[in-house]
Amino acid sequence: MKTALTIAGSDSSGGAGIQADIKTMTVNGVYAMSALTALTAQNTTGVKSIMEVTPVFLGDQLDCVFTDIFPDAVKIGMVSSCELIEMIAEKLIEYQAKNIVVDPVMVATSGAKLISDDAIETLKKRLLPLAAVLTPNIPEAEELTGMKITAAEDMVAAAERISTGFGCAVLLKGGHQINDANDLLYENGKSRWFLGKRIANTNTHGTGCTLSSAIAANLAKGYDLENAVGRAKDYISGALGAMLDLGHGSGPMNHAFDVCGDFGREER
Ligand SMILES: Nc1ncnc2c1ncn2[C@@H]1O[C@H](COP(=O)(O)OP(=O)(O)OP(=O)(O)O)[C@@H](O)[C@H]1O
Ligand SMILES: Cc1ncc(CO)c(N)n1
Repeated sequence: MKTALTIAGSDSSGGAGIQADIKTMTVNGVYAMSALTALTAQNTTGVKSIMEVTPVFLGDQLDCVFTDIFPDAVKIGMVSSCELIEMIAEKLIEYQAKNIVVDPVMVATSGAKLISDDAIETLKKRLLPLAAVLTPNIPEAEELTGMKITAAEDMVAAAERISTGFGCAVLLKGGHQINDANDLLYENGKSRWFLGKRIANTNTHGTGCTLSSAIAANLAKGYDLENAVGRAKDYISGALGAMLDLGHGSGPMNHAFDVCGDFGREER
């Protein structure tokens, strides 16, 4: 069985963070492992508090995973401090991790800030150059480029700037503002749109975590990046389209394979 590791924060409400990642990886047919960067007390209405793990403890978790069940892909989500980012970069280099998907998580769907300002600089310097693909949403891409993104052409220009600047492929997610739910993949100087129909569902808690974990699961299974993204896009459309409605705010998606599609069928 193929394996994947998520390096991310815990979401007590189960819709985002490592909980979303593990559900997504499992339903997509890979064995999921986790290294926690932080615990968050949050629900569908917001984040109440955050408790970071120490860099040493994060390093221990990564040692335990990499020296035993080596992951075929790694997804990185919420990492809030410079020290934690430095530790991740050091370990990924030491163990020569492959198929690294970086979701540069900065702000939760509810509006809470999940990374410190100085950590954004460390993320750019240390983690982005290790990524096979980076999956920013529009506000995150604006932060990474200093550009204002208000149209599809801006998305192409921003993705190109990030890709050439950091030497990785970029999937720029349009889910937030611009057009339908169209995402742009920029890889080796070429761009390709993945078109998605906007689903009238306000329960989008954890969409970014889910998409990046599905991409990681597909890379672990050996799909090339275009196919990994295409399948992940189908997965998130199914999970959102299942129209689960839980909680008092922006609720989570439904990962049950009988309703969102059986993406791990071949592996069972
Ligand atoms: N209403 C929607 N209908 C269809 N697809 C959507 C919708 N909202 C988001 N998506 C898709 O979900 C994926 C995640 O995109 P999004 O821009 O929401 O990520 P994000 O902002 O990083 O998520 P998060 O809110 O978890 O941080 C993308 O493929 C996007 O196109
Ligand atoms: C732990 C965690 N990671 C990521 C996000 C972004 O959706 C969130 N809300 N919580």
